[in-house]
Amino acid sequence: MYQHIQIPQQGQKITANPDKSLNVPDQPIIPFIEGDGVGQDITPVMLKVVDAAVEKAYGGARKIQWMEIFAGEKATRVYGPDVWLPQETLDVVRDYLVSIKGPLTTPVGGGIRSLNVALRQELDLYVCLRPIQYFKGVPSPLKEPEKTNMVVFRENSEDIYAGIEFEAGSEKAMRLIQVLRDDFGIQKIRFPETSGLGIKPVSREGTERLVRKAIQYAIDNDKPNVTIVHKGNIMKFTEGSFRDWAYNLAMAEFGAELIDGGPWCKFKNPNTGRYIIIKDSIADAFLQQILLRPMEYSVIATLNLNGDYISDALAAQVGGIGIAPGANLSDTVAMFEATHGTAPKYAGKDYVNPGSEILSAEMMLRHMGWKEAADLIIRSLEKSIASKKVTYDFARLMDGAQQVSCSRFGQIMIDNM
Ligand SMILES: NC(=O)C1=CN([C@@H]2O[C@H](COP(=O)(O)OP(=O)(O)OC[C@H]3O[C@@H](n4cnc5c(N)ncnc54)[C@H](OP(=O)(O)O)[C@@H]3O)[C@@H](O)[C@H]2O)C=CC1
Ligand SMILES: O=C(O)CCC(=O)C(=O)O
Ligand SMILES: [Mg+2]
Repeated sequence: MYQHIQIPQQGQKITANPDKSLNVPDQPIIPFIEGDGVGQDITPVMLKVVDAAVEKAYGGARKIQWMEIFAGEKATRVYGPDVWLPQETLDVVRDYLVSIKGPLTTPVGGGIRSLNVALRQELDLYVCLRPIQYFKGVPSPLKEPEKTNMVVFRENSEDIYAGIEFEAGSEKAMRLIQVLRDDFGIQKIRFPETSGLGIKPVSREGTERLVRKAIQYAIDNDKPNVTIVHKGNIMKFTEGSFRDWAYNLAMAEFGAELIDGGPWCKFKNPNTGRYIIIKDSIADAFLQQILLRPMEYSVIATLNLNGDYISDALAAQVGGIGIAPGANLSDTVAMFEATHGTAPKYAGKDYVNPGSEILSAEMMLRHMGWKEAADLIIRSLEKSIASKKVTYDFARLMDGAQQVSCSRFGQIMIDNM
């Protein structure tokens, strides 16, 4: 049926009901992409840890049937030199609803555009969900890292990340500059002959669907506030509009009322009766606030590029991107992936922390309703960190730690289940 994807002999697809809830069989087929760089190290460890957690939690009554699909460098080896993102990979991710991927390389400057972004755009995975949670014992540059507890909702389909760019000196860049000068009276492109141009699309629909999810998350998880992070003072009609559309949505759809004349507003969580405050912060100030007063922030709704920066910065506060999970979500399709990239200098060395991808899988299990297996992963991670047998990233900052390899850390987690 597929050119290079082998469908497991056993297992069934996860399907969705009209209300978008999932039907998860006891042996769901879950597609995975190994990933480039350290993907070869962390993905096999993630698979083993998840299998062990599922086995332990359900005593054989449930089992994931993994199905390898291809993207990135491995796809070029399997499908041919120029096939970085096969159509059947996209089809499978869309069709099987729940999947997980390792990191994929994007060259800087020239070369292919991001496959990660392509996957998000092609499948309209418009929410990038990145929870930031502190695990006791993890070394952190902060004195009180446990005060950082946030969930980032990063818009995943628009913004400068859309990749609409024109290279300096190219015919298209020159034509666009001409149009800007002649038709729009723009005189302030400082060096027109040598300017590259990027377009930053930000829409009301795109903003609203992201902010709606963030506010709903705050309601469902009893969070005290949602902060809209933007640089709307400078980029008025993209990031500024993002802020305004977000506030308007909170008022129109959630009944929020202005606090002291606004723009902050608040509404009562219908589940708990407690107020949820909707506020905003300009991105540069926000980056210092999260270090100095992290407790004032719980759910973050932001644009694509801000969310990229913020999620790595917040990850650092609780131990780094070795332990930073995430998910790309549409209303039905969910693709889980670590926050970090391919860390090329460590590729194939069985060295890095598999924690981010394991925690991404933990999010996946929770998304599937397999809470017991997800809980086991969290508990074994906590126990493993407490034992101080950890990968290099933690070992170099922890007193009395024993440094272990990527695969060894996975085994320690399994032993601790
Ligand atoms: N979703 C995706 O697939 C993503 C892909 N990328 C791509 O990855 C490539 C490399 O990007 P780069 O900027 O180097 O960022 P990376 O996130 O790959 O790595 C940056 C640094 O973060 C630390 N790090 C990353 N992963 C781990 C881990 N699992 N355990 C411990 N430490 C880790 C390492 O720090 P140290 O050096 O201190 O040990 C590493 O050098 C690029 O092509 C980029 O486009 C980037 C982000 C996301
Ligand atoms: O696509 C890439 O290569 C980088 C993406 C990234 O940094 C992210 O999504 O956090
Ligand atoms: Mg990033």
